Amino acid sequence: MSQTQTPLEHTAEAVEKMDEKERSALVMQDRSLPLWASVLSAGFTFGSALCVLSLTVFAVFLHKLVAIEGIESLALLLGATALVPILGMVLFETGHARALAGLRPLRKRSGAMGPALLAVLALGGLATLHPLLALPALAGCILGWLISIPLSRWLPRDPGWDILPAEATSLLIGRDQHGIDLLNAPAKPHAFIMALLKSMRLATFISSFALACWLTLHEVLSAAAIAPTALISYGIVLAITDVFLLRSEIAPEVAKQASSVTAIAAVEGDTGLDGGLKVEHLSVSDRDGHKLLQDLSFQLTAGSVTGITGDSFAGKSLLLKALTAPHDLTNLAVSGHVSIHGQSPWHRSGRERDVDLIYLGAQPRVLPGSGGDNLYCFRSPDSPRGEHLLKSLVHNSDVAQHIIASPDATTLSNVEQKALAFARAFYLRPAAYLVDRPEDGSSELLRGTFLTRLREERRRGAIILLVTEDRVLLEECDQLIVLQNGRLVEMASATEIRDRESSGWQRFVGKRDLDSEEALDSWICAQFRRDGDDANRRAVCMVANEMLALACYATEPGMGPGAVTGTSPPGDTVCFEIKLFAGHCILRLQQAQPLSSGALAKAQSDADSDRALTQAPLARILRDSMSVENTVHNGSNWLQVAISIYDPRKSSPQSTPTSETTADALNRS
Ligand SMILES: Nc1ncnc2c1ncn2[C@@H]1O[C@H](COP(=O)(O)OP(=O)(O)OP(=O)(O)O)[C@@H](O)[C@H]1O
Repeated sequence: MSQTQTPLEHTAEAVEKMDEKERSALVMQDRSLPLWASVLSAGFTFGSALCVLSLTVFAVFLHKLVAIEGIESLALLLGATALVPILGMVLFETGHARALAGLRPLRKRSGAMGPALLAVLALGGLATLHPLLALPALAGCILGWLISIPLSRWLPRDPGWDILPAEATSLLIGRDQHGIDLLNAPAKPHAFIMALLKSMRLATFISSFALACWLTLHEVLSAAAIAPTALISYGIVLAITDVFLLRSEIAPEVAKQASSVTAIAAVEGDTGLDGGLKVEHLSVSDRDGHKLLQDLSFQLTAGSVTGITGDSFAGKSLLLKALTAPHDLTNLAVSGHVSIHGQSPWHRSGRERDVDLIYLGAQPRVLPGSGGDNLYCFRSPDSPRGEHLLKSLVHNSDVAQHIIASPDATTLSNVEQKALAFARAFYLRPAAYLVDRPEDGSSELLRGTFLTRLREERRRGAIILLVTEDRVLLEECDQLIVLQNGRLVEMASATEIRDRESSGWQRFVGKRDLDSEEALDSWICAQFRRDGDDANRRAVCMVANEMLALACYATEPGMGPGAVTGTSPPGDTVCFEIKLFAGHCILRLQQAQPLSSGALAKAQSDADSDRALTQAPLARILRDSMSVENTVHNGSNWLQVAISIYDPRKSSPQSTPTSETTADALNRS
């Protein structure tokens, strides 16, 4: 640093500087459960179960040599030697926990496989001794399966807490966090299942005991083997039913997952954008098949800032989540193609790779750990860049120090947590930032510094996709994506959309296909949201659908089943615009060429004479509207239709003037 540099200049320089070493250290790796860990876990528990099993061998010898043959000296010797497998069991159990520390769910699930494997071997051993000896354990295992899998699915599960309304009120007004944890805890199998399993295991023990006694009576088995045989049968059923019980449990990570994630290949030959964020045919549906996001396709180039706008529940936040982590969308089915600079962000891997995109949710993500751990992702930083970034965001060294030094970042204030999440994202320098409502929970100062950094990142070539209602942030966007009911109704330059919307016009862009009818209707309905607007919606949808048909069936000029070449919009898309006025609305459809006056006149005569109305969309448009004309706006041709509407606050549809009377009124004016 030169002597003349101010501290702020110093910070700015440090924030920009990122050497190769640091860059290569900033990698990520998805959580994974390696196969070797599962095998190791099963190995440890197999060893432990073997130690327990070997105690039964000691029991046989003690019984036979000491109790029956009376070799007294062996009592102490064999008893003391039996301590060896007990010690072995302790060592295996401790080794299991130490070697796979931090992998408790894996220890629980894979660990059950070791005893189960030994149980199968022991079952074989019993069968070799005498085929009848394996029967109680075998029957116990079959019953255990019936109880733990089909029956437990049929019976309701036992929740952590069956909450009463008054208790729910206490929780909902912000008391008793532990109660919330209990409610979120996975439910256990029904108490009846556990009681049945317990009784079935005991039944196995006693029936095996009885069978061994009977075999001893017939001199097939030694008396010393009676109790060990019963214990081994009990152990076999215990180990195997434990595995069945685990299988009947839904692992929490599976319970919270998306029902399916289908990554489809990119459209072939579409090499329009090698770098950047490419989204093709992205759809998200719920369990009932209801589409929350419908077939979204768009591309964002490096260094661009794109805003997502739309009504409430349009799917803005869901889109960001689906792009980042589709597997986390509980019970939803996600499909489509998403790539960033040619790589799929959906691909999960236990291998280290570069951070391709970062999702910054409205709620900042903070892990239990210190502020420094959360900033540097639990690494020891090679440079103070993260700290400088945090300082530049909060504009205060003391606050930055306080955040970093905090022993538990979850206790930081909302704004501090938000600043920490922003600083971490900028520290990691991904190729793309997906940011949901950065203004929520941010101070005015933080919003300003966040925007400054965002500009720097954009200069570096980062892709920025924002859901925001903040005017300043929206002004920063080059382009906007407009979502409505999960559909992309428009994607255009931000200035164009802003200018049009400020003049009251709304736009819909869809595929030039009759399948777009549903999307078009949903867009029209979104323009008429007031109670009592139903008849308005119906009237405008009817005309809009005819206009869509006109655009889709365009074959040749004329009034036939198709309509007019002139209504073909450019490319494979249709573009509609609507503006509401008092008493009527204007709906217009972009067209390649204006309609010929002959076509219009013929349609008018059909409409007047009620001829061919079922066949000709243009005639039906003329019948259901106040006026139809060719217009030109911003250099494009439009088919412009005026439709009569009513104000539900002032009048009912019955009192609405008919198309003709309103048309007359319009003409008069
Ligand atoms: N995991 C989920 N399971 C079921 N439905 C979901 C899920 N996530 C989102 N949705 C539904 O998807 C719709 C869109 O939600 P989203 O949060 O994206 O809305 P939004 O456009 O961000 O709205 P707002 O501006 O009100 O925040 C909502 O109806 C929501 O209930």
